[in-house]
Amino acid sequence: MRASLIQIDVNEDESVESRRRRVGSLVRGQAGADLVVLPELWTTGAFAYEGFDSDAEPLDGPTHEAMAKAASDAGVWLHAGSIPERADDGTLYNTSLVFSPSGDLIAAYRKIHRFGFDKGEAVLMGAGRELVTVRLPETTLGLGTCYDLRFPELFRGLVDAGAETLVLPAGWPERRRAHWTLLAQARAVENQAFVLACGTAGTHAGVPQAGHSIVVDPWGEVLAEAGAGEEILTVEFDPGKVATTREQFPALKDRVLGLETPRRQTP
Ligand SMILES: NC(=O)CCC(=O)C(=O)O
Repeated sequence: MRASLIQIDVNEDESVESRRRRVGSLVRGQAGADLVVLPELWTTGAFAYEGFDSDAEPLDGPTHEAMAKAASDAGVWLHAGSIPERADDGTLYNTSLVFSPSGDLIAAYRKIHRFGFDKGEAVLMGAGRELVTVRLPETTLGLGTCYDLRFPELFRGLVDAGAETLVLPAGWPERRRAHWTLLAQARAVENQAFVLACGTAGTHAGVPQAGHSIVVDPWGEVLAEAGAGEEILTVEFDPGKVATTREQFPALKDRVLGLETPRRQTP
């Protein structure tokens, strides 16, 4: 299976419309890949909070239109990263879109863990509640977005739902790049799954981005890693390695569920 992760430079010198056109061309250039992955909030910038409202769009908005066409022109499965979605009731969500090679929207995942603590995304956007998997001919994708990477229970839930390839669009900052690499490998090892994590390059809202998109196999080996700038990271991998790893080293079968909570010690 061939996957291309398009690590987009997201900066304020380029308008959202022109970036959308440019990214459409980049996706079209990936004809021949099985799966193309884009980063989180690449239209606006994951840290450009003031743009969340002004750039928000409905699920069937301009990014949907451009990416559906790009997926069908290229004939690829396209994880189109995420958009600031405005739902019918006005709530904003950080929503990832997955298109089939015929350009149909197959899945939408609303980011569950919002970043920012008491500001930014955490207050401007609503939280998703649903785990989302997508069956491709070669593998089953499990979807997460950026900050979700820090919450292992989400990915374990996806594995329980059949995920073999965990796909994570992100806008991860340079400042915490060490966490990005470490956590991507940890999620791969503990879930015996592929991790395809696609970040952004450049600087937006004053936040330098880490880049370093990464593909990790179920044994924790890094199959490919991007540099800091805009780059298309292409990797060939064998989805069958998930089943063989889980058979040969069946740690997932040794999970112990339903542990008792500790009783409070009385002095
Ligand atoms: N956009 C994000 O979710 C940023 C996450 C982040 O910076 C971190 O987890 O660290």
